Amino acid sequence: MNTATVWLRARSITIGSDWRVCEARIRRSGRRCCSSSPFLSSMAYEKELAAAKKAAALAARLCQKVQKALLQSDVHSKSDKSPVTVADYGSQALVSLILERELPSETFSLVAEEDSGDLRKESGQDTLKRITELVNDTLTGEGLNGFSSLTTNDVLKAIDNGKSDGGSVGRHWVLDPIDGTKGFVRGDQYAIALALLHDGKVVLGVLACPNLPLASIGSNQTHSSSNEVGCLFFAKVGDGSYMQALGGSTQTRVHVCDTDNPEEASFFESFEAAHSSHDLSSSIAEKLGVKAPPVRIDSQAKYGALSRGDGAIYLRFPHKGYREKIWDHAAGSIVVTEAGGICMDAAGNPLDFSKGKFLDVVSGIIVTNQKLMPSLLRAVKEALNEKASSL
Ligand SMILES: Nc1ncnc2c1ncn2[C@@H]1O[C@H](COP(=O)(O)OS(=O)(=O)O)[C@@H](OP(=O)(O)O)[C@H]1O
Ligand SMILES: [Mg+2]
Ligand SMILES: [Mg+2]
Ligand SMILES: [Mg+2]
Repeated sequence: MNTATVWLRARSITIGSDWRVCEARIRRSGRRCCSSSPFLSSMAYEKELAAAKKAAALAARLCQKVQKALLQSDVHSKSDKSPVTVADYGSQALVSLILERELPSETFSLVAEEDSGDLRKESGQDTLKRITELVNDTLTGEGLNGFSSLTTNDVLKAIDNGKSDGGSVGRHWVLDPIDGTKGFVRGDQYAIALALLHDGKVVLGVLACPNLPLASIGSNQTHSSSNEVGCLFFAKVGDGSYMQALGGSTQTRVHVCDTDNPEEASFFESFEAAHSSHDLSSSIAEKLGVKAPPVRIDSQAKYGALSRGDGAIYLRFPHKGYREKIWDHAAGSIVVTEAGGICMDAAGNPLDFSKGKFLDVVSGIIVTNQKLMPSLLRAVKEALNEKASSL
């Protein structure tokens, strides 16, 4: 865990005239969408959740193996200059294979981050062989003998299953095979994030966080006294959010921190300053009256930690020009909303996962509990106005 060293000064909050608007927006948010969903039966999506947990846990096994022995030759650069490793590809192939096997009756649609383009080039052949070995070793290691030894072509096909565009009709799985690849390469936090969309709404989500301690990484709550790491968070619409140890079976229901006092609230943000403006979140936190320093960790592990009350707020403000993708928020958002939290864009709109692979948001994404959201929205508005007038 990385924390800034500077403590923020508390400051009084101006109560703006948009209080009622904020409350109305919260009522219109994803949480209300969930509770009025036609898919609310607690029996719904049970086999899908079981398959998703199995797939994410197996992918986590593969990633742990690679992170332990990460070789420079395992890390590559994509066309947008972001890193990708053999574990990103291997994790995507495994999840795709497991979902297809566990849910044979589904018309399979998967929207996933990686594609096989670079692996099909001459220069990608050694990497492809290494990925194929990793996938085969992980399946055999788990005694999953239903898969006879996969060929490089099988692996390419499994990766490219993830080429769906998603959308507002039908079922689409959404996968980030390693969210937080930079954290993964650094040896820090990362997550395997898998969600299911049904008619544009997130109906289930699983977050495997192999390096997240079972004990709280926040200031006051303890889930376990051990130093053990590896958490699996999962949620189904209308059914609450749960956490279990990766590889364990005892599940605990989790809830977001319910404080209404910003002075007791700590906030999460991206570890990478290039992914989210640390200056802006510091200004928002100061306006809100948050005293604790930011907790900076990679990936949707932030949503997992927030869902169990390790902190109370997540602020994400990408720099100009960046477009958010659905796989970076789908699983995390349902894990937090089913734990009692709210995810919105910086203008107070619910997140809309129905528009394809991009998640178009106004300015940024903010996540907190129901009590703090109105004042958080006011602080965000004030900070964004200040930033605009200083340009
Ligand atoms: N320029 C820029 N701006 C904003 N966001 C970006 C940017 N570049 C990448 N990404 C996405 O950030 C994902 C990593 O999540 P975080 O930002 O929460 O983690 S981190 O602390 O920055 O590592 C990361 O996810 P992965 O690619 O799956 O690792 C990206 O989807
Ligand atoms: Mg990601
Ligand atoms: Mg990724
Ligand atoms: Mg990436």
